[in-house]
Amino acid sequence: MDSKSNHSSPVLTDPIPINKSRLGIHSNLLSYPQSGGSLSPGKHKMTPRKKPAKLDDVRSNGWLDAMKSSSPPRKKLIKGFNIEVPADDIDIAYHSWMIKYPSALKSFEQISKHAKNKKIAVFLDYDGTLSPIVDDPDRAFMSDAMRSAVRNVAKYFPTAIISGRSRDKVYELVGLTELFYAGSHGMDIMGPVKHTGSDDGHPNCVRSIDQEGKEVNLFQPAREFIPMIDEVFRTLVENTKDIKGAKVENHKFCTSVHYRNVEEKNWPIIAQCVHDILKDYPRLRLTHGRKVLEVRPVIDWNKGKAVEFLLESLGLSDRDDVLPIYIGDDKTDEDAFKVLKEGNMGYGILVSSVPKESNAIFSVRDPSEVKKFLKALVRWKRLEEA
Ligand SMILES: O=P(O)(O)OC[C@H]1O[C@H](O[C@H]2O[C@H](CO)[C@@H](O)[C@H](O)[C@H]2O)[C@H](O)[C@@H](O)[C@@H]1O
Repeated sequence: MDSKSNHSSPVLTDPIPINKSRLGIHSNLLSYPQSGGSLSPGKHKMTPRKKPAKLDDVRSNGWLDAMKSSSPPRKKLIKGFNIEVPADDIDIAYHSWMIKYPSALKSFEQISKHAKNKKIAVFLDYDGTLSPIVDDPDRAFMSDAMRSAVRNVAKYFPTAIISGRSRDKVYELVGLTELFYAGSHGMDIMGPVKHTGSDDGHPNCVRSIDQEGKEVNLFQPAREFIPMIDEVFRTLVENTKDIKGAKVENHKFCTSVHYRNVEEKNWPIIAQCVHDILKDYPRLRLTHGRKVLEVRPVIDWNKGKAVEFLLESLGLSDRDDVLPIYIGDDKTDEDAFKVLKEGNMGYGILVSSVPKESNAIFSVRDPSEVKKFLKALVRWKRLEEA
């Protein structure tokens, strides 16, 4: 999958052509100070702090609270509702919550009515959406039935996976060549080549070849950060090696520190460890996922921007006859829900079995309901075409 073009990343240096400003791919993609030049390993690191780790930082900055509320199990505190309730009461709370976020399955007629004569584009998160959440990230497999549902969807609608994982990893897990893939929370997009010529020569986009030898566009707005992320990944591995259950993943443009299998009493230690490393890297920031701390570049790019980028690449942006549908379960998916909601275009569908505030319009409980929804879309389209 070698790049044919030899552009260096524009993120740090180049002005952005006017035709891309709609996509938000501006020079202000960077929201960190641009002094410092090269991002090669070691050069971007601030003077290492010698002081021993204190746990006060992560207690006071809200990290620990966020960690505790991420991926809440049933019978625990429900985020945003501030009550601890048993499972039966959770069911009641869930049903009242569904008034605000109705089931996408039960609302299918409404959705399909709105979709009539429109071109649907489908965007899917991976973990917790296509595959159930499991303890070992390396074993988060999607079922064959889900794969077949996604394959069928892609026969009728342009379909993309937008994941926090590296693009290669999520492709390996999904294994369908007929989709577009965006890894590292949208910072690594392999999308279609536009034949309008406007992508050509754009510094953020390089021509590449996909798994099937087809020409594609590779969009990597954080390319300059690869050495920095790699350096931080290695430091995180080293510094967390004595924390039982901790696992660090390198997603090329971001890195994840999992604490799902770490005893809760050690969460402050793992949080402080990440916090201390980040102090040396002002160009990186932390976001929270489901029992995972995610370290990523401070650039103005996220899953929402990735949706806009893909719609533009597919020739589907700024059109009244397009209906994007985004399905996801995590905080990082909220950026995509927000883009759809604020643009009044299409539907965000949150995958959640517990009540939580969201920018999504509809909800489904779990990946099995995602599968049902995808199948319903295909059934509806087939009937439409019959
Ligand atoms: O954007 P996504 O495709 O949802 O990826 C987000 C993170 O997903 C993975 O972690 C999550 O799923 C694991 C497997 O079920 C689970 O063990 C973990 O606790 C979850 O956070 C992936 O491993 C992360 O690197 C992604 O950032």
